[in-house]
Amino acid sequence: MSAENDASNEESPSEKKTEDVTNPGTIRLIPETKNLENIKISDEESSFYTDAKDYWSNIPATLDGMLGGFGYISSLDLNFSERYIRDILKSADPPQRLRALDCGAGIGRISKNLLMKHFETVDLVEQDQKFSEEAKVYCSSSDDSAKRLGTVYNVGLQKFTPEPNTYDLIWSQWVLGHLTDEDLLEFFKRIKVGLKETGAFVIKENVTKHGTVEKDEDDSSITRPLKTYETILKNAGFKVTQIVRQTNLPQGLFPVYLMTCRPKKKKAIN
Ligand SMILES: C[S@@+](CC[C@H](N)C(=O)[O-])C[C@H]1O[C@@H](n2cnc3c(N)ncnc32)[C@H](O)[C@@H]1O
Repeated sequence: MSAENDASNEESPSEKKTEDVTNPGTIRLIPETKNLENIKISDEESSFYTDAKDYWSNIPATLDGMLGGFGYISSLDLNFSERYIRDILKSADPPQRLRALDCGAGIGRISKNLLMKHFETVDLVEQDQKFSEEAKVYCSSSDDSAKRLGTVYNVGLQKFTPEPNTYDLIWSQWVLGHLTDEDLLEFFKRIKVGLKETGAFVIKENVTKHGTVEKDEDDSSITRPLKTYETILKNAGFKVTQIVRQTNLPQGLFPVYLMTCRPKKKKAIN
């Protein structure tokens, strides 16, 4: 979770104010927004990935750590997602409730408090080892969630390949800014293969307001415009069936959007 760099405040483009996410009470200046629209870093050991790994290795395995100092918004986030997921499960073409996957799962905040309420088994993918270990503990802290905990994959999403035709729902939140556009496209294609035919892929991400990509040098991530996600999802063969903005978050944060994607159905051959 990051504070936004809100260009609508009419500040000098080279000195936009944003809340310091490590200390939400202060304001820091960040360098001019870089347009990274064409960022292409195909080497997974490039500094874009290693810097992010280093950043997260120094973050505590707590709710506050997961949310960049905004731990207090966890329940607002989860309540909104709860309503969203219920709508998907009530839709005309609902996923089954057997197996879900939580991508960039951190300590399992979403797995335990959202996905495990609806799915029999939940697998997690998380790159940081200490978060992966804490996720196993956190998700086993009640009898009900303990029996729903599946496999915790301790690997980066850029290297993760789900088993084909496995998941009813795949949830990815506040992590995709850690993948380059190129790796994101390949990741989406693999996710599509990992979904069952009636499965749904939900992404929940910060987006920029003004059509540009913004880089956060602290955690080595990028924030993309909504349109970029739509384009990459379509190129990966997904149909975006719903896009909703989360409305109940405090001001000063990036806009947060949820998107539901379904695999495009193959045309029947006569
Ligand atoms: C902002 S936290 C969000 C965690 C969780 N999705 C939540 O909302 O509570 C970002 C998480 O993404 C993980 N992460 C960063 N880069 C990753 C990558 N390339 N692959 C998988 N996970 C990654 C971090 O270790 C961290 O746990």
